Amino acid sequence: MNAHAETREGADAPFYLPQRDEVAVFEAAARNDLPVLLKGPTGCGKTRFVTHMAARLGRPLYTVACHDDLSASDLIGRYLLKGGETVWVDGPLTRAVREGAICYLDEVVEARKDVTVVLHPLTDDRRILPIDRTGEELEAAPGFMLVASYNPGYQNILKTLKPSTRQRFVAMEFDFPPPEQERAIVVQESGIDERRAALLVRLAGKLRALKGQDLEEGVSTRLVVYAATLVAGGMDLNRAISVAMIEPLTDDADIKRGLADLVVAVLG
Ligand SMILES: Nc1ncnc2c1ncn2[C@@H]1O[C@H](COP(=O)(O)OP(=O)(O)OP(=O)(O)O)[C@@H](O)[C@H]1O
Repeated sequence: MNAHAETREGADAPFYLPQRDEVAVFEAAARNDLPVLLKGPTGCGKTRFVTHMAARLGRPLYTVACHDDLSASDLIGRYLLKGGETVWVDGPLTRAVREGAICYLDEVVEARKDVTVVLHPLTDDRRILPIDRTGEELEAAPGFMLVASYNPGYQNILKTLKPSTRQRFVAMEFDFPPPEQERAIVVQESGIDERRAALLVRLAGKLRALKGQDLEEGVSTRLVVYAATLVAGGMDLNRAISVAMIEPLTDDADIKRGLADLVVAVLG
């Protein structure tokens, strides 16, 4: 089970550079007990945003990376054998409901269908979590908030949320930051100089223009930060671009050659 909890109360909020009014929208949703859905490509800042907001609001955060094996019990909890006794162990969603925390379901479309059913009574004004196994019906503690994200891109054409699920969330669309902001993020995250950050960001823009033709998904801000981190640590610029911004995008030798040509054109 791929879940971890972090209690961030009192902790400094991690760096997040806002793109639009997402901070205000999230705060308004939090004030009014509304669940939030973040849509956008991989590595564009959704998780960082949620971590930042949890710290800002002083609420603990439970993050669950959803996958196609994730079941309702992984979220809610299960009976486990401990020292010869059977004990109930809360899952991350139940813990968040009890503690008034934020529960963040990353890539929620990957989760099995029985998971979305669990979310329904939690995401309307009932705010309850029925736990069939224990017979409990938990009322969400003040502060509980459900946040989910998904990537509506190419590979998810067949995987999407049912209207009855998606129409329970306030939703915001995220995308890669505009060049100037992405440069600031890359500098901040990696410690690289402005000039080379600008170069990497310009290259990322060119690579993103190939999305849909040659590439399934444009290069993420995460990968640009990786490349910059390697360069800041002393790696040759071309090598860092190759391992962090080209190889992760495709396995196709022809496409890779095309991308390498693009790099030469951008770097001059
Ligand atoms: N607005 C931003 N402010 C600060 N850092 C950002 C921002 N956008 C992107 N980043 C950087 O990009 C990295 C990847 O972002 P993040 O992990 O939030 O992606 P994501 O959208 O949640 O991706 P996934 O859907 O794959 O989980 C972050 O670790 C951070 O370095």
